[in-house]
Amino acid sequence: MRKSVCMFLSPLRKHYQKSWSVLKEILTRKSSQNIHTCCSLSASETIRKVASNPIMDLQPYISIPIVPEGDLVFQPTEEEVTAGTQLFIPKPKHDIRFIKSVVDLEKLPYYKVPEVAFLGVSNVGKSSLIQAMFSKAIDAFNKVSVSKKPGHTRTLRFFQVGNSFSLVDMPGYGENMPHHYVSSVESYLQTRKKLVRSFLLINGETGIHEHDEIGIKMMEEFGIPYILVMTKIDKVSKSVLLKNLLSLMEYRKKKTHYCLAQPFMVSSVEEVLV
Ligand SMILES: Nc1nc2c(ncn2[C@@H]2O[C@H](COP(=O)(O)OP(=O)(O)OP(=O)(O)O)[C@@H](O)[C@H]2O)c(=O)[nH]1
Repeated sequence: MRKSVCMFLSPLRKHYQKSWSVLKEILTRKSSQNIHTCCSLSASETIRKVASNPIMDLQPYISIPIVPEGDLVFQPTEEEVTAGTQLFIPKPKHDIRFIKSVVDLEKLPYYKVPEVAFLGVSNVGKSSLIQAMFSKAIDAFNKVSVSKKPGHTRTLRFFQVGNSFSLVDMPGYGENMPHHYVSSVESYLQTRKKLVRSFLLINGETGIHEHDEIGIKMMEEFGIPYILVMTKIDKVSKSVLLKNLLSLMEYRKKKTHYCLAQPFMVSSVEEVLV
C-alpha cells in the first residue's frame, strides 16, 4: 500500500482523515437530500458536536468569517462522519469494486444506484482522492491509477460502493487532456440522469487558474450543481492556502450560480507544512 495512503489508517493522522471523511459523509447523503438548497441548520442542530474541518483551522488567521455562517450548510457530526466512513469498508453484501472504464457513452454501466463524479484539471488529485477513500477496499484501491504525469486518466472509470452509490474518476481537462473529452466527459455530464453530485477539484497549492475557470464555466453552462474541493492542502503553508481559498471564494461569489457556497479542503497524503 502506498505510504501516502497509510495516513488514513493511522489514528495519529486524525486531522486529515477527517478532511476527506467529511467528504465521504456528503457522498452518503441520499440524492433526495439536496444539500444545495435545504441543509440550513435548525436551532437544535447548532448544539451538535460537528466534526473538525480544515477550513476552520484557517479561521484564526483572519477576522472575517472565511465561510459566512449561512453558507455553512454542511456540518456533519463526528457520528455522521463515522457512519459515512463505514460505507467505504467492504463487507458481505457490500462489495466495493471497479466496474468498468468507458469512453463510448453507449457503454456506460447500468445500475440503479446514484452516481457521483470527480472533475478537475489534469494532475489536480482526482484519482488520489478516490484512492484514499478506497484505502480499506483493496480491490477498488488497486484499480485506481495515480501518476505525477498530467493527463494520466484517459477514460471515465466507474466504481460501485455496494448498493449505495457509484463514483466516477474522470479524465482531467487542460494539459494533455484526451481528444475525446467533449464526446465523453462533457456528453456524460449533460446526459447522465444518475449523476447526483459533482465535485470540482482545484489545486490548493496553486489556487484557481485559467484551466479551472474553463471547468467552472462548463458546469455553469450545463447548469449542473457542483461542489468545490481544494486538494493538496498538505503542500503549502496556511497563509498561501488561505490566500488561495479566499480568491477561489471570491471567484465563486462573482462568477457562479450552480456552485455550492461552502467549499471543502482535502489532502490525500500525509505531511503538512505550517
Ligand atoms: N502532496 C500531495 N500530492 C498529491 C495529492 N493528491 C495528489 N497528489 C499527487 O499529484 C499527482 C497527480 O495526482 P492524480 O491523483 O493522479 O491526479 P489526477 O487529477 O487524477 O490526474 P489526471 O490523471 O492527470 O487527471 C500525483 O503525483 C499525486 O501523488 C495531495 O493531496 N497531496
